[in-house]
Amino acid sequence: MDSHYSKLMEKCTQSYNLVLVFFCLILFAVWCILHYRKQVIVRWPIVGILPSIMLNAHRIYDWTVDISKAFGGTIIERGPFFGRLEIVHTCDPRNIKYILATNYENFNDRQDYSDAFDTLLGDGLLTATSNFWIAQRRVARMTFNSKIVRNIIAHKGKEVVQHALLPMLSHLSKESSVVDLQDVLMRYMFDTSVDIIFGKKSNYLSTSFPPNEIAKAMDDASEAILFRHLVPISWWKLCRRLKIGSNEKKLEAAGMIIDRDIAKYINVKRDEMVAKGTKVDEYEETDLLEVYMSNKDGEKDELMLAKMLTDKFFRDTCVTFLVAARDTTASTLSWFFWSILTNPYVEAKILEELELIISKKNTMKKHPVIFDADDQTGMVYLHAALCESLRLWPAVPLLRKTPTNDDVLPDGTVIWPGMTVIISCYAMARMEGVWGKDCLEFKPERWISEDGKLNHEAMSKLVSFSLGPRNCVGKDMAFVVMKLVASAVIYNFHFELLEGQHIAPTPAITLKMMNGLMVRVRERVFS
Ligand code: HEM
Repeated sequence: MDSHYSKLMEKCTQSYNLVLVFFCLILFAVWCILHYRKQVIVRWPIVGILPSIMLNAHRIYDWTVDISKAFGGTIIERGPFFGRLEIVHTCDPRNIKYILATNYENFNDRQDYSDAFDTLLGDGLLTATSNFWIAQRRVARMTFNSKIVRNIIAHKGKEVVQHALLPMLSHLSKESSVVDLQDVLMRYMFDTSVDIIFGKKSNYLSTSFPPNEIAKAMDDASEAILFRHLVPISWWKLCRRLKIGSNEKKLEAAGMIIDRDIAKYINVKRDEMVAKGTKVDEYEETDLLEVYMSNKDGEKDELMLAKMLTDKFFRDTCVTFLVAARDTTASTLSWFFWSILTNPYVEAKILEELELIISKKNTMKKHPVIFDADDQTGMVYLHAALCESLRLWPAVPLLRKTPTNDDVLPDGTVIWPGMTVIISCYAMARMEGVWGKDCLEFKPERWISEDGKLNHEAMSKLVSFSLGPRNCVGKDMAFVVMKLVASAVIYNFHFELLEGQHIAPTPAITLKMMNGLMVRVRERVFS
């Protein structure tokens, strides 16, 4: 009886101890959360700053601003030791210029980046390295600078404005309904990009807001790739090898849809080209895919040329252009419209500039008014407003680089191979030391010099298209298309912001608005 009683007591004591330990652990966790809540970064043993990353994942871009304000322009941090995560975070313009331009070769290793994007972009320009990147870059620059491609962009960008965007806004204004402007702009940019790249009308921008399989697959793939960026590389690679986890499955399914549809476009294009039997002509209706498929003289090296005439290359190039062009341009336009709606004096000044352009044209005003790419030289203030929007809301807010050799950044930070360098363009825009005390204000004037022209000194500080040899090849295309949209939309319509909405960036590869941009569309009344 005694021994039974003592065993019972022992069990009770053990359970009591367990409960006590558990209770103490909870108390400790609560104490840690309360104690460290206000600290920007907490460094834990073994897991390093991983808990801080997890806690701030939902506001990752604003967190980079907090880090920069708390620790200065550059900071080195350690992730968990099992995740190979040693991070240098910088928003110091001297370091940024050094990494992206002056010594870009030491930061041009894209292995981790290419691995994360492989299913989607393959060996396209954004992910390619070494000689294949050099060869692709040369062809891409030649292509985007050519008269024929500049014509394609101006012509097709305007066509979608005229035949889809303005009619849709007109319909919405008559219905007086509320719409998510970000969604409308994403659809516009999808249709425009597909038309420019493949010469196909996808009609994703339509009053019935139809679904689109490739657009959906691109969204799924971007989400899955973001997840790959957030977890240690070994984790997602293991999930992929073992075929576990919904993320890798989602990416694989999206990749298959994209591969299937792009292969169709390429086959149709080849048949069309055989039927036409001619080389691309400057005045003919054509597209980027056809220009690339006809490119037999853009590369001297025969091996490279052979690689650049395969279906795999056409697929990777077209998907890269589609991915690089759509979300970046559409999200920049969304932030731009929100910025001018919250700063009405800017909208008024843009309208004034557009009126001046029309008055100089000396032609009859027909409604709706649509501006040509040729009118854009007069759009200095609009250009400045777009730059200001890109400064505060860079479509690619974080740039990730990996050094190949030991290095020292201009501010003295020592760098070694294996580190991950994160450049926060988002944080740089919010640094008083870089842009002045009014850095948080939306002021297009900071891009205009006293003589009324664009201020080149300010322009050199714009990092939203990256800098140096690996900067954005689509920068000019983006400005042409954004000005086509902004000028036509502002001149013919006015948006009313729906009250009470919370506008904030969502954690994604491109800087989208978390809850969209809800507006009511009104047709502009002319006196
Ligand atoms: C507002 C719109 C855009 C912004 C803010 C933007 C921004 C950028 C940035 C920051 C990079 C460097 C990425 C990195 O190094 O990780 C980049 C690269 C690139 N962009 Fe854009 N982009 C825009 C529009 C476009 C458009 C319209 C195209 C057209 C096809 C395009 C094509 C590319 C390509 C192909 C690259 C890779 C260049 C290389 O690695 O050599 N982008 N862009």
